[in-house]
Amino acid sequence: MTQTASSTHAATAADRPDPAATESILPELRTTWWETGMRARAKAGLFAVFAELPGLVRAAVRVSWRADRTRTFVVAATTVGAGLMAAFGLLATQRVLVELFAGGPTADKVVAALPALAALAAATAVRAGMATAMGYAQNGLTPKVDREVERRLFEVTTAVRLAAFDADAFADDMERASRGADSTTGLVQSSMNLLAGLAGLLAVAVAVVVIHPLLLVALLVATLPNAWASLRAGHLRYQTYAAGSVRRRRLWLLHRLMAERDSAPELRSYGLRRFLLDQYDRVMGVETGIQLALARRVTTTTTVGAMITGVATAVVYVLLGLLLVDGQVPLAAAATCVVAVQSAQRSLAVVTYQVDHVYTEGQHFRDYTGFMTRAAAYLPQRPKSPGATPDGLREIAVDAVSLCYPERDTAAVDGVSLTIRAGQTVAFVGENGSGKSTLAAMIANLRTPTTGTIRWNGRPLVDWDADELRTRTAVVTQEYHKWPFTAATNIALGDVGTEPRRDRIEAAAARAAAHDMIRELPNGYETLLDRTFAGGQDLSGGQWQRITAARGFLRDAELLIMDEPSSALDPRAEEALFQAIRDRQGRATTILITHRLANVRHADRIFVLHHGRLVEEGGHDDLMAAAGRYAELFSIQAAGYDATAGRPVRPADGEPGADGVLSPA
Ligand SMILES: Nc1ncnc2c1ncn2[C@@H]1O[C@H](COP(=O)(O)OP(=O)(O)OP(=O)(O)O)[C@@H](O)[C@H]1O
Repeated sequence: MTQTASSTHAATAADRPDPAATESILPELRTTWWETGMRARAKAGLFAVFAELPGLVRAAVRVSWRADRTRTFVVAATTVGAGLMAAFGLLATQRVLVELFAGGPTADKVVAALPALAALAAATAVRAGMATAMGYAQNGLTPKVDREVERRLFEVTTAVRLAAFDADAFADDMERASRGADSTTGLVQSSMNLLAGLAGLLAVAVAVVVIHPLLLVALLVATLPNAWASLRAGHLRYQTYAAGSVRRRRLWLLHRLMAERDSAPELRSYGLRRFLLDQYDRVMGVETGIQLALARRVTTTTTVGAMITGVATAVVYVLLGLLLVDGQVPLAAAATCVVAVQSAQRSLAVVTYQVDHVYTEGQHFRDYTGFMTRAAAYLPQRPKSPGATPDGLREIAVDAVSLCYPERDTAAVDGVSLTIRAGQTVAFVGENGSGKSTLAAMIANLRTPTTGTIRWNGRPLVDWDADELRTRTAVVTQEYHKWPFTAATNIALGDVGTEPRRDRIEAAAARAAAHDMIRELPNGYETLLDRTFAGGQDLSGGQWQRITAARGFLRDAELLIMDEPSSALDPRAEEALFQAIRDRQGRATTILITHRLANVRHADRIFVLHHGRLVEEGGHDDLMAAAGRYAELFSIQAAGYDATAGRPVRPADGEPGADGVLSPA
């Protein structure tokens, strides 16, 4: 009862946080000048944007053509054919009316109208047949085109360098590109419908001109305001959409945070329900406001268009009446003209609707093509000559390497030079944020240094074949991903290039102390590690870390980089893992990043980073004797294992190191 009361309470307006406070939490949700649209429209005017459309339509048709030539041709031919048949039908209708309004006996008039009636029936039948063929071809074409564009998008998103994900608004662009990918078929189809509509419109225009040229002007006056209003409304809608990317992603995140399993425990333990609902209300408040403003502007625009059209249509009919009274137009022609005006308005409504579609879908498709162009700049550079196949690792040389992340004032890694020889186990040590993972990512060829060079056997990494380098390197990252596959597949992902043999998978699991744990799962190695599927299981943090380490061991790579592989392991698993790492010593090369300094004592060389700079290097004993930063960190940690230990070493004070006394081993 109390709980119900409190949950009801949670939703009351009185509880909502001060908007200004929320604004400070989510400044990106403020309605910015971009969203008010004024400058945005100035930047991308309606007509300027139209200039791009032919190019976009061509690009979309090319995609469709690549996906399925036959179907693309059938859709194009039947759409335009159906449009022509509609125009032909209209001309036949006129002919029928002319015959029926002519003088003479009714029977003769009907007989005279029969050929035109037959033509009308044939045009209608052919049009219906074409529409059926078009629908059939279209149904087969849509999934093929969707697949073509979406696959290309994923080919790019999975290939771009990691730096792309740090680039400004890259994720927003990607979100809009996914929507844009869905627009390809829409763009192709509406472009063809537009062609068909234009054919119909042309037929009406010809029919009207034949009656009286002045009527064509009147017809344009009666139809253009609506066309303008419709295009303008489409433009407004697209701009609102384009400006709402951050908000949509934020909403999507909130949906996930409030509904998904991963966030459920923390949401409850910190009582985040109200906080998140408030965030949701805040985002939706902004969204609703923007949609209402849009609806107001769209309604105003279309109403003005409709009013002008109404007045202009009345003027056309008055003009027609005057011509009729004046004897300049016979009655049959006047009747045909009324039909033609109505047909023209219908045709123009179709054309306008299709232009609006082409425009809107074109804008979305432009997001897709724009993103693909932007992302292409982040694709790994192809070496001028084909990369050489690296020979067995002898030495990695890091030479004056720095990396500065975008929007950061200081370098994450700053002028680091070091050498790692084959067979060595080296450790990168330092406080949080000192640049260890960044340096390791550059050595693993996952990130490119801003300045400086990393060499594999004396040759810069860029000169080697990147795929070959990757197969010789295994990386266990600190922020590992829980892949939603079986335990066996989770380990096999460490070497997707080869047959996932069970004995190799089990051997790798054993080295990471994961074998027994996996065997105890309900389906052993075939247990699906995703609780969101029926029969799926989840693991503890330490159990996941064992699986991740097993993935790294699977290939027994020449170079293994392990970034914080034991942060969640129990002492026994940790010891087993480090034993497996020690087993590589002298045989293969390992870079180890860990804050558990007891585990780096055996390293051949320890590199100490501080604020991105390499401040110390050497073996454990040398570094302890030097009583520098490493000795300080080691002693602080060791003190926790020995209650009798003295205060930690403080090199600044010039106090001696505590090695030996405080050893946690
Ligand atoms: N993608 C990124 N974009 C911007 N800055 C980043 C990014 N990744 C890391 N940084 C910054 O670079 C610096 C070095 O980070 P790095 O992850 O290399 O440190 P670390 O020594 O591995 O830290 P830890 O011990 O906490 O794992 C930090 O100041 C961090 O905030």
